[in-house]
Amino acid sequence: MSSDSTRILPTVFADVRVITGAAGRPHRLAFYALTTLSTALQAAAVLLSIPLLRALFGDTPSDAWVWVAAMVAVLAVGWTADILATRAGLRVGFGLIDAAESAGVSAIGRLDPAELHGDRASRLRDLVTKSGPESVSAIVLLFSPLIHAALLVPMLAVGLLFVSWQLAVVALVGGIVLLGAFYGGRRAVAKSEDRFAEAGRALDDRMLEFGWAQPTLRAAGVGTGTVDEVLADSRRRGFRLLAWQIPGDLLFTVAGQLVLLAFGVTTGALYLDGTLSGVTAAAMVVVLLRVVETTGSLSLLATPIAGVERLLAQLRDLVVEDLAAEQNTVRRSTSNDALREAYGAPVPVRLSEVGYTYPDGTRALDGVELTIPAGEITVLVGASGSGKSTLLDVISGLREPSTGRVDFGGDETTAAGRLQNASMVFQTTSLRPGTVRENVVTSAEPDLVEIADLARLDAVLDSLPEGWDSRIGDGSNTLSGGERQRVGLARALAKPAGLLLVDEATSSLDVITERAVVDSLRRIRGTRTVVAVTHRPALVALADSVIVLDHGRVVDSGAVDDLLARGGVFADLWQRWREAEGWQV
Ligand SMILES: Nc1ncnc2c1ncn2[C@@H]1O[C@H](COP(=O)(O)OP(=O)(O)OP(=O)(O)O)[C@@H](O)[C@H]1O
Repeated sequence: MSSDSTRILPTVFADVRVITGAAGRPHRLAFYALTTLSTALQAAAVLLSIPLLRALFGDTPSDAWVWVAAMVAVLAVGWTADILATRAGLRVGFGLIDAAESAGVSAIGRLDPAELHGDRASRLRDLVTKSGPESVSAIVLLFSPLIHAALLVPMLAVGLLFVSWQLAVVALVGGIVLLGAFYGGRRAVAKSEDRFAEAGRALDDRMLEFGWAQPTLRAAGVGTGTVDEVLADSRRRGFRLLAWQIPGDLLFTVAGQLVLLAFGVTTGALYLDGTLSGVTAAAMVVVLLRVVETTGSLSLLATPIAGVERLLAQLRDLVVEDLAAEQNTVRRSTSNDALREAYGAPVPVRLSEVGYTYPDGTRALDGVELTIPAGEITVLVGASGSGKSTLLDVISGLREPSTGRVDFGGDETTAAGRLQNASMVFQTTSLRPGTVRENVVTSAEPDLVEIADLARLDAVLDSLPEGWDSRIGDGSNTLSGGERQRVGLARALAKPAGLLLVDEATSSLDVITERAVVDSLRRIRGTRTVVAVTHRPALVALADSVIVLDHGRVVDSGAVDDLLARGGVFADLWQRWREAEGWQV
């Protein structure tokens, strides 16, 4: 049986507490307190009908005015409490929406890029966009009547103590029985739903089994008796399920009628033996009607409450997951503080037994062992699909390896820590609407003259009307692919990170941009550790060492000349690049 089916009503209140957290506490308390007050006032108004009727049918009917005034006053305060409770309930509902949005968006942000179009992403999107209106209406339209229904009968019982202890006992016991029946009925229905789902799965399995076995059965000359058996068994299960489901639904209705019967019989008996006057017995009819109305609404709430239970459980899991992720990030950033100190200094990188498997099962990296010395330029080469981009993503922190570890400066890192400590030049640079300066400067205040020079951005700036302050990225000043790439390079150089990652694997750089990249790397050599994916011979020729990947594994590494001398994969690739570009060493 799923844990959901055994959830009990107080759990929905606990879920709301977890989801809305400490910030929502004042609104929650106000909502519960005001709803309880409004229920108490409704019970008081019902009970006031007893002295009112007594006065009306007594010696001085005009005394009834006092009770009418009292009833109106109580109802007026009750309505005010209701309105205030609704406002507090709306705030609780909005708290649920805020929590769903922020936890949902963070959860989407934590998704592996490959999962963005998957099942989890669409469930998260649904939860974030659709849970809003449902959450607000759940609090105002379901929680309020639920609290009213649960508290009204016991409150009436307390008031009835002043009329007849016997009726008070019947009302109190009746209230407990009704709540028990409501809970028991819900559990029985949930249980039967679980069994139905189980039976469905079992039937699927058996049909699949039969599908597989059918050729064998035919070959063995076994008749259709086996099919009949499967179907007959499924029919038996169906009847058994119905037998479970019907009492679940009936339990509450039957209990409600029994309680009303007990209340009516007790009132009648007390009237007949003279304990209750005729007027008081008539007033009990008013009480009885109110009990009927309350229990009726409770039974109507059973189904919508089940939906809300599921929604709140999903939201709670999302918020709890988000809190855990947040705590992790805090822990991670503390453990990466040492690395932050090292900003500016080139970072040595070590990969041990690194493996990466995409969600679809593609094993892109397998047992990668790599040492990238601080301040050196290391180039990753390999045939298409050999895992270069995936490896760069793992080093940069865009992906967490499925196995193994990545150390920066001798310390084990996390993806978040690596993202902070590395800057990247991607194959294509996306620009955000804003000025060139806003696109390049992200955190610290870099020497823009130096950066423009290093990234060969000067020519781009000269061609723009307002230099660094020209707007780009929103269609105002269109930049070519190569110009965008130089902005991307300047952005990466402006970030004070000890590791620079360059992915130029498939981009077609124009000659000027290629010169810009090669010149920059040459000039920053020694100040940052550089890892580049490229097939540009000019860039490869800069490398202190080359790592050769094949089918996700490191198959060779060393200086360009050594690798060429050894022949093998690198020498083949080198030959192909030269032929493709007509490039001369
Ligand atoms: N998002 C993804 N989901 C599933 N498999 C992927 C994904 N991205 C890459 N792969 C697979 O992982 C393996 C390594 O891909 P990767 O892009 O890292 O290789 P590469 O050497 O960079 O290739 P290229 O030079 O063509 O960019 C390939 O088999 C590729 O098909």
